Amino acid sequence: MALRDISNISAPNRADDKSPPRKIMKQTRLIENIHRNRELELQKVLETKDRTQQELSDLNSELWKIRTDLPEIELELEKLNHQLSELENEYKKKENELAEADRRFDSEIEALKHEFELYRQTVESNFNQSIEKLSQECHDKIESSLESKQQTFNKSKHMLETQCAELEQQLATEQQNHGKELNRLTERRHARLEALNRELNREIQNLSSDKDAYKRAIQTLNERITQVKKLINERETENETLSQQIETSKGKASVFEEKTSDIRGEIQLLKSQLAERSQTLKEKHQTAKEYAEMSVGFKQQLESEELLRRKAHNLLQDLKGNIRVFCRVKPEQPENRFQYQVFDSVESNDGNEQIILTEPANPQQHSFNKSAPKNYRFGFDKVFDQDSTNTEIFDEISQLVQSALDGYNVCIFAYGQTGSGKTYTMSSTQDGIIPRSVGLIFEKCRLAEQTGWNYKVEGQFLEIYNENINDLMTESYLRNLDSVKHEIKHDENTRTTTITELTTVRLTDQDQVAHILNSANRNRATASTNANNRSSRSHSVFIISLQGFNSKTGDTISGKLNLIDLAGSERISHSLVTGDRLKETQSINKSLSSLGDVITSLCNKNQHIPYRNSRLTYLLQHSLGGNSKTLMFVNVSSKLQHFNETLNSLRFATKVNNTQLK
Ligand SMILES: Nc1ncnc2c1ncn2[C@@H]1O[C@H](COP(=O)(O)OP(=O)(O)OP(=O)(O)O)[C@@H](O)[C@H]1O
Repeated sequence: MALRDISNISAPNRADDKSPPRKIMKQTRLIENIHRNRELELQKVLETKDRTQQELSDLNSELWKIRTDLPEIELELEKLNHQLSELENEYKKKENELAEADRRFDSEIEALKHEFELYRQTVESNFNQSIEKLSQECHDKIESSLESKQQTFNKSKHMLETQCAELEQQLATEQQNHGKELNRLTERRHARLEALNRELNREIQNLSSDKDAYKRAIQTLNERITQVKKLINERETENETLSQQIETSKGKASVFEEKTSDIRGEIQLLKSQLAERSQTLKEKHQTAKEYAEMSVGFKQQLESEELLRRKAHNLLQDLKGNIRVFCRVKPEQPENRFQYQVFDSVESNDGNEQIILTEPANPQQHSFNKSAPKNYRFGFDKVFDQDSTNTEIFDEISQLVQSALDGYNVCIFAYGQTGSGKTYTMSSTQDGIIPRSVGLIFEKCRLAEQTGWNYKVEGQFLEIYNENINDLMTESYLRNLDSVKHEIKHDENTRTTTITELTTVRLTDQDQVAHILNSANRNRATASTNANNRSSRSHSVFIISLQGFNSKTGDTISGKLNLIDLAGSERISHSLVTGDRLKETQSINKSLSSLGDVITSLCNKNQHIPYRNSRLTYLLQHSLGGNSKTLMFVNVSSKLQHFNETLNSLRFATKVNNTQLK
């Protein structure tokens, strides 16, 4: 009934009646610009600071790594030095050994050469001597033998010749006398000559056998010489092998030397690297120091900027109005759509954005009776046409999330008939207002840590059905449904609200929230029946409590972000429903009209604000009014058959909008 009352208040058609004075609008834009610039600057400062801190931490970690590596490198270097000195010692030892071996070898070679030379000389001289002696002896022997034989022969010959001559004389003399004797003598002489010849031949034969013996002796000597030469050759081969060994040792020594010089080079390189690193380290130390000093300056600047930002942000929100209304049109098929137009604030020329609905023609009306189609104009802080996305929506409301972090209570409502896109706007698990708000809160919390702020972020999720509260976060939702009584308790001193036996969960990330939303959806779908769809016929409230503490200044902050998906606002004729469905319809109407009344009373600054008229307004008592911020989304459908419901929704929203402008 009450909803109907509110809806019946017609929207003023003149934009000027509801526009704020131009001066304020101008100031608002100016402050908005300043605020935007400030935020950009702050963002830049924060980014620079982040970068600086990142670099600082990188440098620190590098420094730490180098520091931790340094003893290891030094140890390694020491080890290498030790190894090097060992190698050097070994090398020296080897060198000494080698030199010693060389010396030994040289002296051995010398001794051998000397020995050999002596031996060779001795052998040679012995040999020469013996050869000479033998030759001499032989020669002498032969000579003397030949001489004596010759003498003997000559003597004999002479004697024989004399005898022969004598005999020949005798013969000649006695030839005549002794013919026979002559022949005998001649024969004797021949025989004697033959005997002498034989003897001579024997003698010659003996001499030649002597000569053979000498020849054999000479051959033996030659063989001995060959053996000695062979020995000399062997010694020389040995000498060569030894020389080769010396060469190999020298080669090894040079390889060893090369290796040593390589190691030395490596050590030199390591030393220069170490020096370079130490230099870089020093420079990085210096840079880190400079960054740290800069960081302190940045921090101080940041803190004062943060204070300024908060003031500017709140001033901007106040100027924008503590109660704002945004309209969102759900996309529909063109053939099934009524006509409407959207104008932005520049086109509408009154600072507001407008939506103009054209009444569809009544097919039953006679053509001669037809009047011009009627237009309905509504102005809101923002109108999102059907092609708008959840991201665009969130960009517009993200500043309210910042207000909650700054310690203000914020309510964001989604109002509209069933199926008009409230849940899509509020709870789409990826980009709905609820998950995106949580994401942004965590992002902002991380940034606020730079200025010493630490936030505790907690969440509660409840449903108000038939004026009963149900816990949407408990696993016993279905068991407890409409049976467990949750009491709302207010502490007027601290202006805080608690709900008894309601699950409170510490929020950690966007995924967790998506999980909470999905499981609540499943539970509500299970609890639904044909006659009653829980999610359409009840309000859901996602409460995010933010408790901030600044460890530097000791300041505390307490803010609340209430995200409310209202029950479908469509009118159901009381005459068409009975029993539970009637009760349900009545309680929805009551709570929605109470919400309208509370907002109206707050804007009219009435003495009495009728919070107690519904559980929803009672629950949100401390989040509506005062310096709280309220944003209402009116979700509408452009379907032909929903024209009247859309008109009603826009009228209700206009009432809220107009009230706050007063
Ligand atoms: N802007 C949009 N773009 C695309 N699809 C949309 C949009 N708004 C709503 N929808 C779709 O329309 C259907 C109904 O939307 P939704 O459930 O959000 O409506 P509702 O107002 O929350 O309804 P209820 O009161 O039953 O909860 C859903 O399938 C949703 O995905």
